[in-house]
Amino acid sequence: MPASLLPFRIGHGVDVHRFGEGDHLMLGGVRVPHTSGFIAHSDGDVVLHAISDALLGACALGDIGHHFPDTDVRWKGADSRQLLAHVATLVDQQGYMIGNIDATVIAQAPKLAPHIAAMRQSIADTLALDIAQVSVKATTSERLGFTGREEGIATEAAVILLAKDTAVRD
Ligand SMILES: Nc1ccn([C@@H]2O[C@H](COP(=O)(O)O)[C@@H](O)[C@H]2O)c(=O)n1
Ligand SMILES: C[C@@]1(CO)OP(=O)(O)OP(=O)(O)OC[C@H]1O
Repeated sequence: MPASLLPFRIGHGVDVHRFGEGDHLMLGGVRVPHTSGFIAHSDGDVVLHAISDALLGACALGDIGHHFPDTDVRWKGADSRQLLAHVATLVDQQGYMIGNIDATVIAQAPKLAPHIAAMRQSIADTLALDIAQVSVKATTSERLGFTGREEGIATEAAVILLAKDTAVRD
């Protein structure tokens, strides 16, 4: 079957950012107070970067480093919601709509539970989805590894895309 006819496409993305100076983190488009910031070319939003990579991966369109090189001053300090929104237009141009997203943030700190609902809503708003299509979860790594040592945060994301011309509409 030609790729253009695939009824579903699955994508997976991973991103990591190291902590540096600062007093907040951008996670899922939400400002989360913290004792560190992220070292990054953009705002360092690992959640939105992992989701962007999952969407690009589902379409076999490369990764965000390819679309938004960290050598390009246009992305210096960029709001990652802007990058994610652009990725969504690429998905649309490929003939697909987003079915659902599931992201897991791996962070020893800060405590993310109070921010999860706002992250889901922010992602849904950026992608014009219903919040029920967007899952964000958090886990520690039980103090193991670089996340456990609080050197940074990682996120993994999975997405499924549905071909627009075969999607069931009500
Ligand atoms: N940064 C984090 C990490 C985890 N949580 C929540 O704590 C619960 C227990 O986490 P485990 O590492 O033991 O799986 C879990 O419900 C997480 O949602 C958090 O809020 N912030
Ligand atoms: C988002 C981009 C672009 O500003 O930079 P960073 O914020 O450093 O993020 P990363 O996930 O390392 O790679 C993608 C980049 O090119």
